[in-house]
Amino acid sequence: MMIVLSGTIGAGKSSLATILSKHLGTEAFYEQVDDNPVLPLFYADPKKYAFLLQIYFLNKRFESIKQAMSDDNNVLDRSIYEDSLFFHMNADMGRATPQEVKVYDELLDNMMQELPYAAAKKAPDLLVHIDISYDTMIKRIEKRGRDYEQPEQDPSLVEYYHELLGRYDGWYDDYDYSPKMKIDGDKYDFVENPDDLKIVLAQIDNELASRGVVEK
Ligand SMILES: Nc1ncnc2c1ncn2[C@@H]1O[C@H](COP(=O)(O)OP(=O)(O)OP(=O)(O)O)[C@@H](O)[C@H]1O
Ligand SMILES: Nc1nc(=O)c2ncn([C@H]3C[C@H](O)[C@@H](CO)O3)c2[nH]1
Repeated sequence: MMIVLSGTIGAGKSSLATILSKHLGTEAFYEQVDDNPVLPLFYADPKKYAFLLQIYFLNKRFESIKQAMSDDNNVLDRSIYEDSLFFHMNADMGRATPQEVKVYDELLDNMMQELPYAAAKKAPDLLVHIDISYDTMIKRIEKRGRDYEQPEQDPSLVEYYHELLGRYDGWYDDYDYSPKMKIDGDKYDFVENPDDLKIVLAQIDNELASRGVVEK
């Protein structure tokens, strides 16, 4: 069983990946952020580093998908499909050239075809999308406190985050690689409220059961 979490910056993917993997007795695979050397460079100069950052994420994401595939049951804290959403948005903002987009799209396509499970199973068993509002997103980004993500330091991030959230709505609606479900990340504080956590875990359990997904 492979469960993949999705959602905008600060939605709670890493937090839920930890909780869910414990609940299901599986392993969690995390997006590397604090030891990502390109991320601070990107936030300081997006135009210069958007393409490099994207290649960095693609490489790391691919590595963790391959690792996750070697285990039968696991939870991934972001999907490879969202990287593409980020990159196309940045390209539309003039931070990557059409040539870079073409190279990235073709490389992604090529790499997906090389996944060891490509022939049998190309997608996760379930995508769990954590939906949050702009206000919640900003609160969480502030709570976590990564300097380069703070709109106080860089006011242009306000527009960047609004655009990202808007694109996520359409992205989720169009996503059809696997079964999917939404968690209301504004309503349920699954990090600090045990009652909310119970509700969220029950929602995921029900979805897995109704889809007949069982641990292998
Ligand atoms: N449902 C929640 N209720 C309260 N706090 C939360 C919730 N989800 C996440 N948080 C807090 O918000 C911050 C961001 O959460 P987390 O790192 O899990 O998000 P993420 O989606 O993995 O972010 P990113 O995409 O940037 O890696 C953390 O400080 C976390 O404790
Ligand atoms: N440009 C860009 N492309 C990606 O594919 C991508 N994936 C994640 N991120 C940024 C968002 C958070 O700051 C931080 C943690 O999610 O990394 C990305 N940024």
